Amino acid sequence: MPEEQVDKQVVHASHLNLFYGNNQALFNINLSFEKNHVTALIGPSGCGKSTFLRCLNRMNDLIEGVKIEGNIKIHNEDIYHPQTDIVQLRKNVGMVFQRPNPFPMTIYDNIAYGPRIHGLKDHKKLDEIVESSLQKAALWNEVKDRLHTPAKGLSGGQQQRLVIGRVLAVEPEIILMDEPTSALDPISTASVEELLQELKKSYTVIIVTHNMQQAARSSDFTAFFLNGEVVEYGKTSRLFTTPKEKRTEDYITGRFG
Ligand SMILES: Nc1ncnc2c1ncn2[C@@H]1O[C@H](COP(=O)(O)OP(=O)(O)OP(=O)(O)O)[C@@H](O)[C@H]1O
Repeated sequence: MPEEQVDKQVVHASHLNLFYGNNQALFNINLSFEKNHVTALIGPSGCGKSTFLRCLNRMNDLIEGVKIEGNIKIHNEDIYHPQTDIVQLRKNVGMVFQRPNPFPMTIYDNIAYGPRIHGLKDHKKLDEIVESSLQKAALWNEVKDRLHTPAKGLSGGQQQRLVIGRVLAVEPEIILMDEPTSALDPISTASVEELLQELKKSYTVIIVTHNMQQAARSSDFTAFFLNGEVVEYGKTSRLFTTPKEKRTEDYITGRFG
């Protein structure tokens, strides 16, 4: 077994190329992601990290002119197969964005939104889901007395944990995070990083970050992207201490990017 492979891999990208019209943004990406671990995607601006992340739940389908070659499998199922149920895929592969984006409704309704969309009407069940999702997102104690107040009244850090709770409410298996703390202050950032360590016990987490300390602190594996390619992938502890590639070393020591 290769050094880097320690557990069950749930997501496999093979020979993935992506084009925006005539511009190729991803070049032959081959990456697999370990269940119940955090993997960080790092690299300079514009190198394709977000584009790649969006491939994993087919968010790029929404962008006109995108062409994808190669394949992505989750549990051996090709997610680009014509018969893939995209609603189901996005339920299984949740996404958290850079700016917290709670819906303009109450805290309770933000969490209940997904389960309701999927047909759940039972009030008692919804109450349970709201509580357990907010517990898992480490927000319950802060909001349990004001569940029926607007979500927009929460601080930025609380809003981001609310959004994470909203993702958890539909019971995903994989959580994608695109720079989830870049709009947050250091204390809120620390609480989201702490939460990552809890989340990975139950979920597979893939996070794009510009913050090298965050990748080093919070992830088990790291993939270094440059100009649409993966230059190096490996255990975070190894990649940050003894990178195999000169370009990785230059990036993590701040020589470029
Ligand atoms: N919707 C789009 N249409 C056309 N080109 C795009 C689109 N989104 C991204 N690109 C291009 O694809 C390349 C990769 O961009 P991407 O946003 O994936 O990089 P990134 O590494 O996530 O950057 P950042 O760290 O700044 O978010 C860039 O050249 C970008 O201009």
